[in-house]
Amino acid sequence: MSVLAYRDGILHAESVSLDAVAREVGTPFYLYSTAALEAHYSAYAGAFAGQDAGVCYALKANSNLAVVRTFARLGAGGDVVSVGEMKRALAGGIPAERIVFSGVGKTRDEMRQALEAGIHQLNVESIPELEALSEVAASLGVEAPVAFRVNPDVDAKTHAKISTGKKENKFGIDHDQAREVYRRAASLPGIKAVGIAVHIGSQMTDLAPFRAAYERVAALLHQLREDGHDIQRLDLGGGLGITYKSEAPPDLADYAAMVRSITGNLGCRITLEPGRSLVGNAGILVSRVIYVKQGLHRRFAIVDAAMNDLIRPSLYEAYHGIVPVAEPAKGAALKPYDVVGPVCESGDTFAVQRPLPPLADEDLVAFLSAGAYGAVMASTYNTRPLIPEVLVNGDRFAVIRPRPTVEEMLAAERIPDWL
Ligand SMILES: Cc1ncc(COP(=O)(O)O)c(C=O)c1O
Ligand SMILES: N[C@@H](CCCC[NH3+])C(=O)O
Repeated sequence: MSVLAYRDGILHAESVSLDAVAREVGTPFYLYSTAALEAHYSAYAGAFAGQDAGVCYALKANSNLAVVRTFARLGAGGDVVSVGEMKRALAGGIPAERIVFSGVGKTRDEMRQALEAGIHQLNVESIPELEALSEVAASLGVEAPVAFRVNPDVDAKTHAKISTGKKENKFGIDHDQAREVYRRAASLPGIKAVGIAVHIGSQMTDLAPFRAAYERVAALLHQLREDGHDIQRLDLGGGLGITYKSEAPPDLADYAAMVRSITGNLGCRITLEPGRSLVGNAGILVSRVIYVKQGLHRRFAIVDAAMNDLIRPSLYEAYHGIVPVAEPAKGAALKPYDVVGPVCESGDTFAVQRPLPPLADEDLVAFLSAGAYGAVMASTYNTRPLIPEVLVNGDRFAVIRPRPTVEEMLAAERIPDWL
């Protein structure tokens, strides 16, 4: 899965000029490539084609409606973590029977709406949540199809803030409590335990932790079946990591072969919940240099995107490639830049001492690999409106979410009449 490539400011595999989009929507903006989204989805689905497996796209990575629709048209299911995401999945055309509802703190109201919609599965993460679901389902007179998310205590070898499968993490049911929890589930009305779910972290670039987690789950499956539970589904959580800089994620074919080697003879329907790997390298953030400030100690490129638009560098020290949109002059030497946004925090820094071709005021730059956990994690800090999201398809582009005006933002707030 390659990073979107540029020639003369033109997206490779698509033929829309970034200058033209920038002129129409203003900067900064997110831009997603239909061709890349489709290629990434097809690669994932294709790798698992011979197995009884389904891809439920993790909407948390990018829940833009046009992105969801693109995957829905290819037959994807959805993995959602809030009723808001469930409504997005449905609005984007993912049928309820292909939606899995994950998350550590689903409210009763969310459970009710999910059951009323008739979704495929709820992944439950604690006994109190199980009891609440039992009450809600019984009150509706339905049986909730449940997978318990098990915490296998496996180190995902990824950033601590996105590691979820160690015993000290808030996620899932402790592996050693699992049999007891399934026993409890069997005694409750409105609950049908149909599966086991696991997800140990994101941006994983090694197969070993996946394998360790899946082997634990497979062993648990045997125990649960011995205990008399009719488990037919395994939800294997999020997908592979991607290349931001020089990471070399495993081949999808190797990942699929590993999954088959562990689960192939278990007679289970497999669910995969990839997010980042489907959208990360299908999107960029385009920004304009406001000023180049040459200090005594550092050279800063101050751009009009900021940490509120793309928080990954300040939150996880994450690396994003940065490329000028225009072809640099031939033979121009690279110079080190600190690429920063206009927000009033020193953490509003995208790159430190990054070697880049010479930049000038007004230049467009693209932040690469920004399709996942970019727009969805944006905020309006410093009263900066959420930025537009644009979908490119061949030589067409469409603004999926326009930039609100500050006046619209202000109109959404009320000053009480006693002030
Ligand atoms: C339960 C669950 N499923 C799927 C995902 C998507 O993961 P990724 O974007 O790494 O594929 C996540 C996020 O880490 C998650 O928490
Ligand atoms: N937000 C994280 C990923 C979190 C995955 C959600 N479970 C990132 O940008 O890398």
